[in-house]
Amino acid sequence: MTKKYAIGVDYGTQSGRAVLVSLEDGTELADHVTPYSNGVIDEKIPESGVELGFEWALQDPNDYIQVLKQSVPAVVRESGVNPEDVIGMGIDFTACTMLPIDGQGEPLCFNTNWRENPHSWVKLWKHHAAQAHANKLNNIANERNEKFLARYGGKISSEWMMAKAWQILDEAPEIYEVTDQFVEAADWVISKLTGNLLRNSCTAGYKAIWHKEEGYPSKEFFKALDPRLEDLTETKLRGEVVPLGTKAGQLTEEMAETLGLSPNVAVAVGNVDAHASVPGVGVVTPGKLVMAMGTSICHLLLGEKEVEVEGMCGVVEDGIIPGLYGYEAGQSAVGDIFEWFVNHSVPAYVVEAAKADGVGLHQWLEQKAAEYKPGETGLLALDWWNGNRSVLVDTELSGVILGATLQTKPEEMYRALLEATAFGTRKIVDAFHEKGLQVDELYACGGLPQKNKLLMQIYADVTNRSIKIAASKQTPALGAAMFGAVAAGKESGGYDNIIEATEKMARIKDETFEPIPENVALYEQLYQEYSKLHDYFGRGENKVMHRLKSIRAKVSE
Ligand SMILES: Nc1ncnc2c1ncn2[C@@H]1O[C@H](COP(=O)(O)OP(=O)(O)O)[C@@H](O)[C@H]1O
Ligand SMILES: O=C(CO)[C@H](O)[C@H](O)COP(=O)(O)O
Repeated sequence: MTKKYAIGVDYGTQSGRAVLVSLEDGTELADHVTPYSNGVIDEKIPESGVELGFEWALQDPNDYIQVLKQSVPAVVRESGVNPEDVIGMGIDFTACTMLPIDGQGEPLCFNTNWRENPHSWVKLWKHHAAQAHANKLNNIANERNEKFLARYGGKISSEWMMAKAWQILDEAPEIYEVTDQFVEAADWVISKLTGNLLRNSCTAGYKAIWHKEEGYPSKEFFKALDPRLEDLTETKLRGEVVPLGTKAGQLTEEMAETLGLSPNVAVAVGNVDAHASVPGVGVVTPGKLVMAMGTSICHLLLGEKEVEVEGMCGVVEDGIIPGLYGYEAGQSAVGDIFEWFVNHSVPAYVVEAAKADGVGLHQWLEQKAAEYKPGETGLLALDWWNGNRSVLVDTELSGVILGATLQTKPEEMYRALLEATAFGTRKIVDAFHEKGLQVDELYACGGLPQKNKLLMQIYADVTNRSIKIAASKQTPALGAAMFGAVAAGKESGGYDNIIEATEKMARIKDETFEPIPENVALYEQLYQEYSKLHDYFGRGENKVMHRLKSIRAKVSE
């Protein structure tokens, strides 16, 4: 049989990337990135310029289609493979990234009647303006002793489907009314590729409170939230929820022609970016925590039992790998914090020095920051620039840098921010480990491990665990392609299941980051201080960060 290939498309926060891989051994023959032309829409809606409120983050679904149109033909061209030998395709997406669609499956924001209404657009995962709705949902769920809360670390996030749908109902009932369905962007893109709208069990499980045996929460629960929501899951969230690796269909004739592929290409149902990375780095057993490190970090762990872990984003049976419980936790900003620092807090002399050295600002700051020992900066930071996803589940928390003096340098602050995110990860590792979910070693993928070695060493030192690094620069896309190979099935040259695909196609680098004992001891002391600060601002009665946010929201109304 001739060699067969699959394409994976990873939809990130700022861009979409396609990769074409060999099914024989996972070799990546070509990759291509398409930045979203409308990027993250957080100030004004394109064209009409309608202003967005505080904590809004939207996207344009047309950008997702452009990724397919540009990146897929590009990888086929660059790889030089015969398009007939591409047999499978899969995608992964940020989540919960959701949109309202009409009865024809078209996004409401494509309709001129609704385009000027911000609620008709895609709500990106990091849209946090539904916090009030999440808070109300959690209070009511607590009062009613809803069983599902335990599966989500005790709190449902404002980033997720129910809070976002409720915000639409409350703030734009006319949009809610004309919405035929609320769908994950992952499922919508698959419907555009295949003509079939199916809900994947990963996004439904982690982001829409769906459970394999129990389904969605009861109608009574939704009625208690708001009588108008009573039928939400039967109406606007209706539809079959199918397991990962399911074949959603084949490319429509029109899509096949646009992409330059055969209409026989099998397309897998959508997946979440971080979750697709787990098989992408070869992890199919418990004990190995996978960190998808980019603008944010998602932490994924497999377990043989279902346990309750403080602040985890969720536990879903078969949610990552069939036969195991998939656990997710996360930090809502990591690379984004470093970007904020580089964009807003670096003085002109640093910009000049980096230019003179011929390196980027991140590299310059990393090199300088690497000259310090743990604790030498005298600084300690809380990594909550975009709230705290785990373990506190509170988007209203904000950042802190403590210990600044007149001598403090930009590279010291940069280092303190790298360290703060590592401490945030340590909280998550400890939360899992203490509940009997072993975390023996770490695996890292995403943009950050490729970009910043100091960061990775700090993570190894702070967690006192070795870190293996993904060989692929596009691990989620590789994982998505692997699910594409499973959708294609063995008879077409693909695989029977994801474990088989992982054995053949996943790869990690030879290089690992090992904890340095001297640093581990120093960081242990700093972590104890971080924990005190974390609990002081994040738990209990001290709500200063909430008060600051609410004053800000009132003043800017
Ligand atoms: N050298 C660097 N060190 C640390 N962070 C970096 C560096 N270069 C870029 N970043 C950050 O990496 C993030 C992008 O990560 P990446 O994995 O490429 O994207 P995404 O999260 O969209 O998948 C941005 O937030 C950016 O600020
Ligand atoms: O919540 C998520 C997954 O469950 C988001 O998809 C994720 O946090 C965004 O990922 P990235 O940092 O790669 O853009």
